[in-house]
Amino acid sequence: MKIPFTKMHGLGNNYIYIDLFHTDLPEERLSELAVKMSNPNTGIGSDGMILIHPAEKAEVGMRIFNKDGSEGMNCGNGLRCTAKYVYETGIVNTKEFSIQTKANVVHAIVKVNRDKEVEEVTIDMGEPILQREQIPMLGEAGTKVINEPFQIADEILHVTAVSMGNPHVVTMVDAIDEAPLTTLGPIMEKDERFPEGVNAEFIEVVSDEELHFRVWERGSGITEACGTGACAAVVAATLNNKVTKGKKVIVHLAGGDLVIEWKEDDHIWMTGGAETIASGIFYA
Ligand SMILES: N[C@@H](CCC[C@H](N)C(=O)O)C(=O)O
Repeated sequence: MKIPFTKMHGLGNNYIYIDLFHTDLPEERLSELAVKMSNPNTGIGSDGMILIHPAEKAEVGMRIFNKDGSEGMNCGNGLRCTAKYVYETGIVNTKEFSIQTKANVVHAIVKVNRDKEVEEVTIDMGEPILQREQIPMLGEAGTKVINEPFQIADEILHVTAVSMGNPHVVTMVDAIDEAPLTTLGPIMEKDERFPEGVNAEFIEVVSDEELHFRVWERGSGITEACGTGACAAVVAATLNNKVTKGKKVIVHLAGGDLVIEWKEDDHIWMTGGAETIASGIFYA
């Protein structure tokens, strides 16, 4: 099987994008294809696979598969790259349009240069979900998880849990370079208190306008950036009174910066770059 692909990244969080407006893929092979394409030795090498497809509730649809073949519900960096792809290939011909994910329908705005290339994308990511059972996280239903003690290995962390359509658990640390990413990240991802697994983020609050951020992603491990994670981080910092709702926050990720604003109407806006790396044919 020959599959046309485009590899793109948002701040180093890189996926293989397949355009299902112009190609077909069998549903039963999607998970296996994500694993194959992501392998850097026998595939292309990536954090996973993203499908761009016609949708019922929006102009465009997007599905995300992690490196391990599991399907995620949402992907912030993937949304910005999808927006760039559909604008530059003419699938949409307006600078504002909607994208449907498995989690929700979001609104995208592209900033375009004189060569008609998308330079920056802003997404209205919708509202965060804070109810424990909707993260989902075990414990007393109807409560929120804000700065909650969380024993893991021999340590007690204080965690805040946020869903951006996908689950995130955010821990504040004093120094980002000392975040226990490789030691606790994989344990938190699979902790039984998160029945669907979780994306684990560590943040260092620099000021009420600036955070450092590192992530261990569910299904992919350490990545250079996570858009939904950056949104969750700003929500967590706000709930812990470290930043102010309605103010823009610069999130410094390993692969670059995102600007995140949790607006007074509860919607979270994310602005950042999206880049095309290569395109070609994958022989599956
Ligand atoms: N990198 C993404 C999130 C991808 C999905 C995630 N690993 C999950 O399983 O929930 C982003 O930019 O948001």
